[in-house]
Amino acid sequence: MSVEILGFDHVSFWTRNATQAASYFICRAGFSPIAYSGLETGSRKYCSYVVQNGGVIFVFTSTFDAHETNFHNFVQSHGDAVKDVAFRVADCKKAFEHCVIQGAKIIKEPQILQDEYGLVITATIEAPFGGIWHTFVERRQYTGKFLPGFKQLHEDPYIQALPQPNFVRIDHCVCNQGENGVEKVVSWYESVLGFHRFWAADDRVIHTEYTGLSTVVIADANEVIKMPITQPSKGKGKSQVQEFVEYSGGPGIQHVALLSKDIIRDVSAWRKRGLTFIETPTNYYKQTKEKVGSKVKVDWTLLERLGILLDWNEEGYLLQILSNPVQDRPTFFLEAIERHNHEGFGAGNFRNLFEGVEKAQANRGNL
Ligand SMILES: O=C(O)C(=O)Cc1ccc(O)cc1
Ligand SMILES: [Fe+2]
Repeated sequence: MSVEILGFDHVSFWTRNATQAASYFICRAGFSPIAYSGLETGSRKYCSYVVQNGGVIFVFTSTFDAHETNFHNFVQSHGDAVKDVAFRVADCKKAFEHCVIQGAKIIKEPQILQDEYGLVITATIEAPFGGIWHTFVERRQYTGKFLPGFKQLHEDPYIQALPQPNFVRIDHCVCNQGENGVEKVVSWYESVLGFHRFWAADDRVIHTEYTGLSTVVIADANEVIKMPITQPSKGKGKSQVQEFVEYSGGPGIQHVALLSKDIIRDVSAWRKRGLTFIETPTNYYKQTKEKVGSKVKVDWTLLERLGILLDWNEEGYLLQILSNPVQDRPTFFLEAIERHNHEGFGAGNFRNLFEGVEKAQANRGNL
C-alpha cells in the first residue's frame, strides 16, 4: 500500500523576513507574487508571501511573535531554509491516516480550509530529518490562487521589466543527510509513504579528486515525486554535503530542481535577472562535445555561454545548471533541468558539477 500522490504542491521556507526573501525570488528568479497572509488577513502570528512560476509554488513565512519558539529555534539553527515539502494528494485524510498507522509523527490533523474559491483539505506529518514537514494538500476544484485564507496578490512591476522564465513544475528535491544518514531516511519513506528506490550511486561513482558523496533517489508509485537522499563521504577535502550540514545546523533540503521546457530561455532570463551559477570547468565543453559527437543536437555555443551542462545515454539526454546558494549561508540553491527521454540526475556531469562546487567551497575556505 502506498499513498496516492499527484505531484509536488508547493515548497515552504521559514525565514526571518518573508517580505525580503520573497522579493529575491521575484526579482532574481522571476517568480510572480500570487498570495499573502499576515496581519491584514487576520493572521496574527505569521506572515507568508506565496510566489509562483509556471507550475512551481514557493511560500516564504516569518513570524511576528517573539514567543514562537519552534519557529525561532528552526531559523536560528538552519537559517532561512525549506521547512515543508508539500505533496498534492487525491485523498488527504487517507494519505494522512496511512502514514500515521505506519508510524509518522503528526504535526497537524486533517483540516478543511474554505473560502469563496472553494475547498482544500490539508494535513501535516513530520519528515524523518531536519525538522522538515510534509503537508498533504487535497484540492477539490479550488479556484483560488493558493489556499483559503490568503489574499490574492497582483503582478509585481519587476516581473514585466525583465525576461521571465516559465518552469513546468518541480522535478526533484534533494535531501542532504549527515554521515551514514541515508539508509534510515530511505527506509522511512519506504515504510511510511510507500516510496521505492528509483536510482542509487555511491562514492565509487560520485567523487572528484577531493570529495565524494552517495545518493539514493526515492520516488512515489507514480514517480511524480523524486527525492535524492544524499550523504557525504570522507575524502581529502570536505564533501559539499558535509559543508551543507555544518552550515544548516544538520540535515535539510539542499536544492530544488525546476523542470524546464526551454532551459536556454529560462537560464537566459535568470542570468539577465542577476541570478548566478556554479562555474563549469573551462575544458568541459570541448571534451563533452567530442564525446557526444552527433548523438545529440544542441546549440553548444549557447550552452557554453550560459554554463549549462549536458548528460546523455543511448536513449536521450538532459541539460542542467546549478545556481549559487540563494542566501548568506552556503546551503540551499536552485537547479534548472530540461529532460529529453532521460530520467537521470546528471551522473555523467557530477565530476564537472562538483569541481565547480569545490571551487566555490575553496573560495569560502571550506574545502
Ligand atoms: O543529484 C542531483 O540532483 C544533482 O543535481 C547533482 C547534485 C548532487 C549532489 C549535490 O551535492 C549537488 C548536486
Ligand atoms: Fe538535482
